[in-house]
This record gives sequence, structure tokens and C-alpha cells, in this order.
Amino acid sequence: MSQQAADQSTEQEVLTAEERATDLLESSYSVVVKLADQQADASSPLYSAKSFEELGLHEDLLKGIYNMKFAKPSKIQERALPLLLQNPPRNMIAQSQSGTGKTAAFALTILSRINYDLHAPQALVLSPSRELARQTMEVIQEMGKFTQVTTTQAIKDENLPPRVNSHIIVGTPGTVSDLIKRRVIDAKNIRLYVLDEADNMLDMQGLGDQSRNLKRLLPRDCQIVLFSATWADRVRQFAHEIAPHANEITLKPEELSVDGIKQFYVDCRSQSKENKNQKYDILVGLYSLLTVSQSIIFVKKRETADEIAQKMSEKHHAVVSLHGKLEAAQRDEVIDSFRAGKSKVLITTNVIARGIDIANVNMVVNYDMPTDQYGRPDPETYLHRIGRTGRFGRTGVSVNFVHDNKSMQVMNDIEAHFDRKMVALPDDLDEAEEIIKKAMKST
Ligand SMILES: Nc1ncnc2c1ncn2[C@@H]1O[C@H](COP(=O)(O)OP(=O)(O)OP(=O)(O)O)[C@@H](O)[C@H]1O
Repeated sequence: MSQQAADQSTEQEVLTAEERATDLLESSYSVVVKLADQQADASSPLYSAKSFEELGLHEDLLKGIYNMKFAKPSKIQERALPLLLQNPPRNMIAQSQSGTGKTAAFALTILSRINYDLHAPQALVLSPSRELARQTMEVIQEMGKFTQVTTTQAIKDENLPPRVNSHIIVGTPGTVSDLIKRRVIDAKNIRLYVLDEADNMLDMQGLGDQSRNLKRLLPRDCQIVLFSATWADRVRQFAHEIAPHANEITLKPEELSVDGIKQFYVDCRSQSKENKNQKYDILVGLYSLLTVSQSIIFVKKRETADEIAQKMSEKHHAVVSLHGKLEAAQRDEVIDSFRAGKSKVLITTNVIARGIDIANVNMVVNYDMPTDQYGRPDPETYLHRIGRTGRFGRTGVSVNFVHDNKSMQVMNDIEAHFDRKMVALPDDLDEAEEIIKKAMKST
């Protein structure tokens, strides 16, 4: 796209600020109506035949759920909870689409199983990132608000007492292993071991060793609970090893895509060849869309995240970047300010591709297509990235940037893997913007 169009789009963002703020954002009323319709549709992952009362949850937990404005269970909650709460406890390997309520499924299991009179660690939840561990902790505390539950966050730089007596520990594998080995956490009463984003937690390229070694420190009869939206074949056997004789809830690849996420791509190859900053100029050209509500831009490398954030900030675009090289306190500040809506655009790497739940994110950009460490297409990471939008019945948009034949091939492979069409956006930025705006509003 030409420089002139990029400048023009900057002018546009001034002219349509009011327009953007009103007509594109779904009103809260329309979101609630749409959700009720979806929860009444038996084919929706948000549907359930039962009410929360019929799931046999303690009234203190029902109070917590209703206080969080949860009207009915989602499909994964309705199917997983009865199996997770049966006695004697059985292990679980569960799968459900992104944004369909897996956190509440394991949180309610934990809050139902702990002995509140025993002031000792009884449940351990591991997350692959600091950000997700902090988010999950907040969900558990909110859900257990009307109980006497006590919790401890086991992540880097947390000030912990010499001995932790909380009922529930939520943390990241390295920190938790260290605390158990140093006997700050006594594992002898732990009866629930939950791995969220479990495929990533068990993957040899991921945190596989730590998660599996940690299990050896726990009581043998501990109930193992594994949740994720994706379960690549190579990881499934690790799941069965760590969680023998488990109940299983699985989906086929073609069931994994969330209908509410409209998937597009921009073919940067077809733009004028002399401008080597095509991708960046198109990203800036889309800026007014990125700030309709909030958006997350995924890149491959930390340096790219910092570089784009720097360049866009120089143009007075409110953009923040987050990646693993930042100090813990900086990471917390960036994600908390983004979650509070103080910044509209977050540029990040795969460090928060999974689990992060921010309702106002209505657009995800794959500035770099996700590939594994060998450069091969990474459909699981793709699904988790775009799953940061279109959550629990909301509408979301994802836009892939294709800049050469390799990235086009990666995208085609991922499209075939999920059997879900990705729609080409026109080269003309104004037309592309209209199409995306329409998709953001579609039900
Ligand atoms: N029964 C429910 N009714 C209404 N909202 C719900 C319900 N269950 C969960 N939610 C909300 O839906 C959103 C998504 O839930 P959650 O983050 O648990 O999804 P997830 O399945 O873990 O997604 P991911 O695979 O991306 O981690 C959250 O904001 C949560 O508060």
C-alpha cells in the first residue's frame, strides 16, 4: 500500500473516532441476547441441558457463579463436572473450544473437593504463563468468594511465607517445583493436580519434563485433570501416561474452530513491490480497526514486538508490547493496563497465545504466521492465538498477514488442518476495513 494511503488512514482515524466508539461496538444488551440464544442452541458449545443447580454444586459456589453473571453451564462444564466430581475420583483429559469455559469447569471441581477445615495445600493448578496463572487465580478467588477458600499464587517474585497453608496453589511449573522441593509447599495433602493448556504443559518442546517430574512429588492417588482446546496427536500419549484410566472429552479438528471468529488474510505479496515495509504499512493502515475496541497482534520474535511497538508509538499510536524478556513486574503492568483498557493494542509473542481472557479484544492479527521450532505450520498455536477473541459467544475477527510463498503455504496448511476457510481481504485498505467492520458486527 502506498505511503499516501497510510497517511490518509491516519487522517481517517481522527474523523471516525466517535463513529468507531458507537456503531461498531456491540451493545452489552445485544451480547446478552445473543448469548442466551446460543445457550439455547443444542449445537452450540455454550449449550447445556442442565442448570448449575442440577450439577449438584454447593450453594456457596452457586452464589459465586451467579455473582459472576453466569446464567447456565456451557457444554464442557455440563459434561465435565459430573465426571470430575464422581467418587472415587477419576482422572480427566478434556478438550473444548477456546473461550467456552474450561477454567470454571476445573475451578468448580477444586472448590467442590477441598476440605475447607484442613489448612494445607490440597489442589495444584499449573499454567504455562505468568499472565494466565494470575488470571486463573482471580477466577478461582471470584468463584470461591462465598466460601472460606484460601489461595496462594506460586509465580516468580511472589513474597511467600516460609510455609504455605492455603487450600489452592496456582502457579507456573518451575516456581511450584522449586517451592515443593524447598518444602515451602507440603504436597502430602494434594488431591487434585490440574494442568491448564495441558498439551503445552506436557509437550516435550514445552514444559513437559517439569510437569511430569512435578507429578512424582505428589501423592499417588492424586486426581489428574488435563484441559486444553487443542490436543496434537504427539502429545496425547503423554496425557495418557500422566493421567491413566482417565475419562476423556474430545473434539474432532473440524469441530475446533469457533464460529464467532471470522478469519481473514491480507496478501502483502500483491502490494507494490518496492516498499519492503509492506506488512508494517498495512498494519498501520489498519490501526483505526485495531482500536475499534482492543486488539492483540502476534509476532514471532520479541525484537519484532518491541520494534513495531516503538515505531507505532512514535506515530502516537497507543501500543504496548509484552514478551518473556520483560521483568515480572513489567509484564504484570503491561497486561493489567491492557486488561483495564488503558491501552488498545497489545503486540506480543506466543507467551500469551493461550488462555488470556479479555472480553473487549475483538481483533487478533497474526502479523507472523505461527510455526514450530522447525519452521513447520503450528495449527495449535494458530487456534489459541485467534481464540483470544470471539470468546463465550462474542464476535471476533482474525487477520493473517501473508508476505511470501512460505507464509502463504503455512496458512494454507492450517486452513486445511481445521477445514475452515480464511477469506482474502482486498488490496484496497478502505474496502478491507469495511469488510472487517461488517464482520465485527455480524451475529
Ligand atoms: N457458564 C458461563 N456463563 C457465562 N460466561 C461464562 C461461563 N463460563 C465461562 N464464562 C466466561 O467465558 C469466558 C471464557 O471462559 P474461559 O476463559 O474459562 O475459557 P476457556 O475455555 O478456558 O478458553 P481458552 O481455551 O482460551 O483458555 C470467561 O470470561 C468466563 O468468565
